[in-house]
Amino acid sequence: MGVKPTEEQVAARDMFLAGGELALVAGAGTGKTSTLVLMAGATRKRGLYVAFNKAIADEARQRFGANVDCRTAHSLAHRAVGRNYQERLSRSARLPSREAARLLGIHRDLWVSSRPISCGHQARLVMGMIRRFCYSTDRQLMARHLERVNGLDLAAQDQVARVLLPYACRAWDDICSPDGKLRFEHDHYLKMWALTEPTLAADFVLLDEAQDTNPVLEEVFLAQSAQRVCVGDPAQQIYGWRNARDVMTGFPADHLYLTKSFRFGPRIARTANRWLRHAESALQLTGNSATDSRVGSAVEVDAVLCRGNADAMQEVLGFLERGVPVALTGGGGALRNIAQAAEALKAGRRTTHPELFLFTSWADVQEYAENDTAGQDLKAIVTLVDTYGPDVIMDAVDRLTGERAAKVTVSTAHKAKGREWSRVRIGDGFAAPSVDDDGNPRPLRASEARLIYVAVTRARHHLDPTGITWIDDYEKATEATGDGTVAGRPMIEFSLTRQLKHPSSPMSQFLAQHLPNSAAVVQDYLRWIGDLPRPVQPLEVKYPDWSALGHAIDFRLRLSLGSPFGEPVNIGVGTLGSDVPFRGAPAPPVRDALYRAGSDLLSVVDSYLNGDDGLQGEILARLCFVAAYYEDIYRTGEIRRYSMLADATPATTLDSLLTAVPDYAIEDINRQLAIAEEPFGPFRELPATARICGPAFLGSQDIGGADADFILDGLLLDCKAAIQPRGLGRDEIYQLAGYLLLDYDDRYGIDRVGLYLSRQGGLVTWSVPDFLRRLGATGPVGDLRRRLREHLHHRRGDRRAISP
Ligand SMILES: Nc1ncnc2c1ncn2[C@@H]1O[C@H](COP(=O)(O)OP(=O)(O)OP(=O)(O)O)[C@@H](O)[C@H]1O
Repeated sequence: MGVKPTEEQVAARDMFLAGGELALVAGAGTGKTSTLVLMAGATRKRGLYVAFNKAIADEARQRFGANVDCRTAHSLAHRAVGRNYQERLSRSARLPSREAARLLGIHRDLWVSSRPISCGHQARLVMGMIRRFCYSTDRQLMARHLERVNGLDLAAQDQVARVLLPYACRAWDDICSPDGKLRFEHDHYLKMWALTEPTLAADFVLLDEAQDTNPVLEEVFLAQSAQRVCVGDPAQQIYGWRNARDVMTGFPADHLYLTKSFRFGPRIARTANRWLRHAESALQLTGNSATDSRVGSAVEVDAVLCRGNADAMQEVLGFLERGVPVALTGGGGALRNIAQAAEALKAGRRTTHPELFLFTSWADVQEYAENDTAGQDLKAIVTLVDTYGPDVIMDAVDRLTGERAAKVTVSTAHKAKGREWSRVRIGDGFAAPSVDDDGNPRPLRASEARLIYVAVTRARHHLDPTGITWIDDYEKATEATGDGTVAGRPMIEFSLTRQLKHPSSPMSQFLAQHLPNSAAVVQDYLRWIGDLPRPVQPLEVKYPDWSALGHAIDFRLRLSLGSPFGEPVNIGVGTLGSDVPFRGAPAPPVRDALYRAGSDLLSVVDSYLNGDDGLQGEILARLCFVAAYYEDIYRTGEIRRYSMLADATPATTLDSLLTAVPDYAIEDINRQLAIAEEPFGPFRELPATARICGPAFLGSQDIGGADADFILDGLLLDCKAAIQPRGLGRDEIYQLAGYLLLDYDDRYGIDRVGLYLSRQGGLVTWSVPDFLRRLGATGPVGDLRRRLREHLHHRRGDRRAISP
């Protein structure tokens, strides 16, 4: 390193030399590669640097010493596995999809919702399933690997997925065979390599851009016994692309920070920091005082960064009108394809565009986009075409200039990642959050703030923030509600889990202050779940109702312990029997029918628990699944669009609801119950008084409720039906801590706390003293309970004092 390393860079090197694993959080422009070179240059051990792409690996090779092998994940996989397929790779010209269909044995159009999917398109969807499988850590192909098919409702997509799954399995067999015939891609051997659970030949492994890691690589990296270092910037995670995942945040090791940016001066750093705060990042950057940087409107810029294609097109048209040579990052090919497809549909012709092939007219696309909740990409396409028209778009694309010759480059923020320009303007497409019924701004989403953080940190000397000046008003408005309310509602009235989503809520503040070390427990938990078996999960359904399944298994476990469903279900049923208005409330006759069905449900469960009725496992699973939708009314205050109760009629009965429970749900609940047999067996032996389901705490009434799952002989247990238990963390740990402390009067004698992972059959527990010690508790449990009670009473008093 030619320059003097900063203290943070030296600290990273020293920790590395001491043999520690670490997550190096490196803000934009903070000299990430220089730091890795500094670390690796201080040892003679053999290292492996895993780069994001080939260009970065090639450049790194010039900078690292001879002890470090610089590779991409694909090149590692190629050396190990891919070269056996070299012959297939090199002759892997695009295989026409009709030919792929023939090889797969797809001979007939598939009709769904009165639309035909041709053999060629079916083959394309099958190869798409393979692609999604290859970007996952799944061990087998499943229905949900089918990508979204625009133009079909959820049930129809499910049907397509079911039909195509066997073909996808056949396709994967072909791909894995050395003399297979289907197109062979680089991601295929990457997946095959990962399935061999490889050991990387190195004493230490440096994983770059770890905030955006392919899940396949993540799994390989995490399984290594070599010293592991991951580096990147979680605040720059903006791609859900290829299921990319953030390895850094939950990485069980010390986290060190690089905060001095060499790219820009203090003014741009200040703007970046503002967005980092909204992105919920703890990172704050210091600018380089040697670099002059300005923030303010600029007459001329080198780049304009936009939110999406539609506002990028508006910028391009503006420059063309003024005769300024303009480039678009990534070129105009994708826009041209959209415009051509739209033109065809408008003229009543079909198109082969992968997002639009099922539609027969442009009006059809517009209607689908309008009524569809998940199709954000499709909405963006419709806005673009409807705003400018296909002709204008194609004409603009024809008049684009290459980046070298252009005077200005227009880019989406996504495509600007990893790049920098001297003068950057932020375009108008980044809209301020909308306001709610009371005129309060809805919260700015952290993912949106991350995108804007990436955009503003592309500027070296001059940042023109014209498109995002609304942040001033937003901050003023949210400061005004910084008195402990969200959208006019005091946060103290939120339930425990909802409070934990807001760092400034009374529960979050108390826990952060008195049990500051949640990361230590999370790390302990992550270490522990490393050896769990793969999750039980529905394989043949594209859109399982995860929320209902999660609650249903909780209910099923309660029944197995001899307990009823609990208050929230009763309240859900009671709400239907009342006149209280709520969102999605059905017409009175339907409401009556649902109320009767719900009351019957509760009576059936009561007689079962009294031993009057010996119900079979299948019926019990159905009852639990239906109960989950009644409980959902209590949790959300509405009947949601996808609730099975939303389809009710005046003729609905408990029997008709039970019959409508899908087979996959019964199977899933029963499989989870089967793996709970061993861990839950001992709990069933406990005397009834030691088995408490759905306990209510004295402190629950000081907030808007806190519904724990179980207390079993002093063990407070929360049941989680997560597929990816790595996704659990601080909130779940604080949830346990919250329940523990809300038991003000020690009514339940809680002496252990834990999580039960129902899809893996895993039970992780801590004794209360150990749990509190790891959390860095500021006092013994009795003391904390007393202080929490005072804190909540004080906050309630504050509310009363300011309420009229
Ligand atoms: N301690 C330092 N003092 C002065 N300049 C430094 C220091 N560390 C790094 N730099 C400079 O910062 C610039 C970026 O460094 P580097 O190439 O290591 O970053 P990178 O890996 O491209 O990623 P990023 O810039 O996003 O952190 C380079 O010009 C480098 O010389």
